[in-house]
This record gives sequence, structure tokens and C-alpha cells, in this order.
Amino acid sequence: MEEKLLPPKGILKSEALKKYIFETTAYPREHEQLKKLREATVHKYGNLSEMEIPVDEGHFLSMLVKIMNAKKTIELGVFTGYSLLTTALALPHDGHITAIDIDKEAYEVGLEFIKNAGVDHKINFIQSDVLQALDKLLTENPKPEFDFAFIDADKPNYPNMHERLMKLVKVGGIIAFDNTLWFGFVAEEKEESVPEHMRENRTAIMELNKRLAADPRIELSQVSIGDGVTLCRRLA
Ligand SMILES: C[S@@+](CC[C@H](N)C(=O)[O-])C[C@H]1O[C@@H](n2cnc3c(N)ncnc32)[C@H](O)[C@@H]1O
Repeated sequence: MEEKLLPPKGILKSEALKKYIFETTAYPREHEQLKKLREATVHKYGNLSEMEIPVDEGHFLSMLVKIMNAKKTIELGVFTGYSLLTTALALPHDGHITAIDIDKEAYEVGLEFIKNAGVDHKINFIQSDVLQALDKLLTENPKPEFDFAFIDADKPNYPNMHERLMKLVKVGGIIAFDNTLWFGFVAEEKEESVPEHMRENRTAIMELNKRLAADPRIELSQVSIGDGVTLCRRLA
């Protein structure tokens, strides 16, 4: 049976260049608690720790959230909380994150480091299926309230999340989709060259990318960092 290992994270195909970026600018600037959270995730989850956003992408998200002066954000797909802690550190003291994941056990692995960093008061973790939680939020408060959304949950549901977030994120706010270059497999001509267990998400991401490109309600930027991050700025 084929082993369902994740390939190394990121679209950079030069290991030397990746090492250079990480060692020169990423690791030296990584917050102490993020480093500890990353190490604890590798310890508990091994190869699955590749699901975390990489350190350089964390720096990018942090800067984006600060440039935007975001105060209220939402994150879909938390895992052990690397992107969540990154965002919590970037928000002002009275900032707030609604964080949704079905897996509370993974969140609890990271919670210790979130608390040590002194930012747990900014987080409301909701253990739920993402779409169910979004529908509940829309019922409770149909007015757009979020400045920034980071999407890193199940890829085939990205379009469904997008439609809901177009109502929950303010006009001028950003919806950021992670993994939109899917380990570089979106550009693979032959599907047979893609590991079988990664094909469904590859198809979903390729369809999403076309759909976002055709969506007149957003301004779009495909950022080639990490595994690809697509920024959608809500226009209407
Ligand atoms: C790629 S990981 C998130 C990584 C995280 N952003 C980080 O930087 O560590 C995806 C997460 O989405 C969650 N997830 C997947 N599908 C979901 C769903 N339908 N509802 C809620 N959570 C879901 C998984 O439990 C997993 O923790």
C-alpha cells in the first residue's frame, strides 16, 4: 500500500534556496513560543507537522495583519496553532480571533505555548465543522465583522467557505487561502505524477484558483510563498 506521506512543505524546488531563506531570515526572527510550538508539533505529529504553515509564511501573515491594522480575524483550520499564534501575536492587545477546527486535541498541544506568549485572551476557539460554525455565525450576526480571514481547512470546501466569508468579512478586508499551489502539483501536466492521495485536493485547488480569478467581487493576488497563499480583497 502507498504510504500517505506529505512531501516537504513549500513550492520552492531548490532545497538549498529553502535552507538559505529559513536560516538567514526566517528562523532568526521566529518568536520563542512559535519555535517551541513547532518543535512540540513535530514531536507529536511527525510528518503530519508539514500541515503547519512554514516560518517565512508566518512572517508574511504577521506583517500583513499589522499593515492592515486588523483587529478582528477568523481562522479556519487551526491544527496545533502555528498560524493562530502568529496572528494572535500580530494583533493589538484588544484584538480578537475566532478560531475554528474540529480537532480540539491538536489545538490543546499548542495552547500551552499560546498561553506562555500571553495572547490566549485574544482567541475564541470553536470546536466544530467549519461550514456549520460559519453558518451559525451568519445566523447570529449577519453583518460583516472580520477584517481578515485565514483559510487552511479542508480544500474541497474552500469555495463554500469563500461564499460564507464574502458575507462575514468587511468590504476592504482580506480572505487569505493557504495551499493554493498545492506542493507545486497544480502545474503538473500528468495527474499520474501526483501521489494518489494528493489528487483530490489538487483538483479542488485548481478549480478554486479558476473560480477566484473569475470572481468580480474581489481583488486577487497569488503570493508564491510557503505552499502558495491567495489574497482576496473584498470589493463588494
Ligand atoms: C492544514 S491544517 C491547519 C494548519 C494550521 N493553519 C497551522 O498553521 O498549523 C488543517 C486543519 O483543518 C482541520 N479541518 C479539516 N477539515 C475541517 C472541517 N471540515 N471542519 C473543521 N476543521 C477541519 C483539521 O482538523 C486540521 O487541524
